[in-house]
Amino acid sequence: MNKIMVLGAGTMGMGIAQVFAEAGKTVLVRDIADAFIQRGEGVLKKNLEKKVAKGKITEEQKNDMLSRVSFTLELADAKDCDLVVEAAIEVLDIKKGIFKELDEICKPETILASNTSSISITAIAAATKRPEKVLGMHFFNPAPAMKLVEVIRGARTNDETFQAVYGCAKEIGKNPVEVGEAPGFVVNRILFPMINEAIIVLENGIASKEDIDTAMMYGANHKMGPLALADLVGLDICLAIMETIFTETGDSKYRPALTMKKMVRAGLLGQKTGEGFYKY
Ligand SMILES: CC(=O)CC(=O)SCCNC(=O)CCNC(=O)[C@H](O)C(C)(C)COP(=O)(O)OP(=O)(O)OC[C@H]1O[C@@H](n2cnc3c(N)ncnc32)[C@H](O)[C@@H]1OP(=O)(O)O
Ligand SMILES: NC(=O)C1=CN([C@@H]2O[C@H](COP(=O)(O)OP(=O)(O)OC[C@H]3O[C@@H](n4cnc5c(N)ncnc54)[C@H](O)[C@@H]3O)[C@@H](O)[C@H]2O)C=CC1
Repeated sequence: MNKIMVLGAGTMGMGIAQVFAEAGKTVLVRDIADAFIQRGEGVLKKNLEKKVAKGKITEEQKNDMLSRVSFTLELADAKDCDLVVEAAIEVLDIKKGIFKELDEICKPETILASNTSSISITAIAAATKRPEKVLGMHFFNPAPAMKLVEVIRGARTNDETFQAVYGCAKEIGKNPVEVGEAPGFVVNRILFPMINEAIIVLENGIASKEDIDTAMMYGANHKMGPLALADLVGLDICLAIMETIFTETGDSKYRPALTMKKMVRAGLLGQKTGEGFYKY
């Protein structure tokens, strides 16, 4: 797989584009407005410049990577891509609309992957006439630094598609794991109830946000505390994950914390909006 389209120039889309570019692939990033593309392109340049400054890559390698990443507003440009990785917003109907269009645009052999955090791959695939070529390729944030990719089979994903993406994840330097479809898959099913619980601990006045984060960093050896991690992921994504797990299982233990809902309504989404539990 040499030519990859990434849908969404947001937090994940740009990280995923960087990973593919670093692995020598040609990447086309699509977003829906020029402002998002400008922002995404700026983030990519800054990240690669940091790597040059740290001596991890040369100026020449940076320029080579940048020359292989281009941007477009047209979904129709997916027509000659071998793999599409969708990293648009975490809303089932939006994802279904995107996959339906992609199915009409892409060549028959193109694999359509979603980076969804929790949504059913089977439901997304059902919007296409090629459900056997649809699966989850779930990267973790920040994608260039995190080694895991969950490769998720929908009910109708075939083995050839699964093996191609599993192999591709290895080729780009990640550690893939095979995951069967379930709300939240593996990591998020375990991680987000923990983040949700941290928010409830804060709501209950048991400790301050700083002390909750310090407790989990030094008491459980986590790299970041759960509230800082929620800010990194985005409160809107955290809420979407908890709502999917809660709705799909019907189990009240997954009910999203009210504070999380309130913060999303107020636009306090974390790092991407400049304020969440902390200010940025
Ligand atoms: C929501 C979902 O569906 C699933 C998810 O993603 S859940 C969230 C999963 N992510 C986590 O749990 C992240 C936990 N935090 C961490 O691992 C670390 O704190 C961190 C990687 C974010 C930062 O690590 P750190 O050691 O404190 O900082 P730093 O030394 O600056 O960064 C380490 C590396 O990550 C890279 N990095 C950090 N932030 C980055 C970013 N936003 N974009 C690209 N690369 C980044 C750095 O460039 C650095 O790379 P090198 O080793 O090549 O120099
Ligand atoms: N934030 C995180 O930590 C992680 C998020 N994810 C998943 O990745 C996806 C993207 O999340 P983020 O990057 O955090 O969101 P984000 O909000 O940072 O970026 C989403 C981008 O998609 C664009 N977009 C919206 N509709 C589009 C369309 N039809 N075509 C192309 N682009 C479109 C938006 O304009 C925006 O730039 C979601 O499904 C999320 O659940 C997965 C792993 C980690």
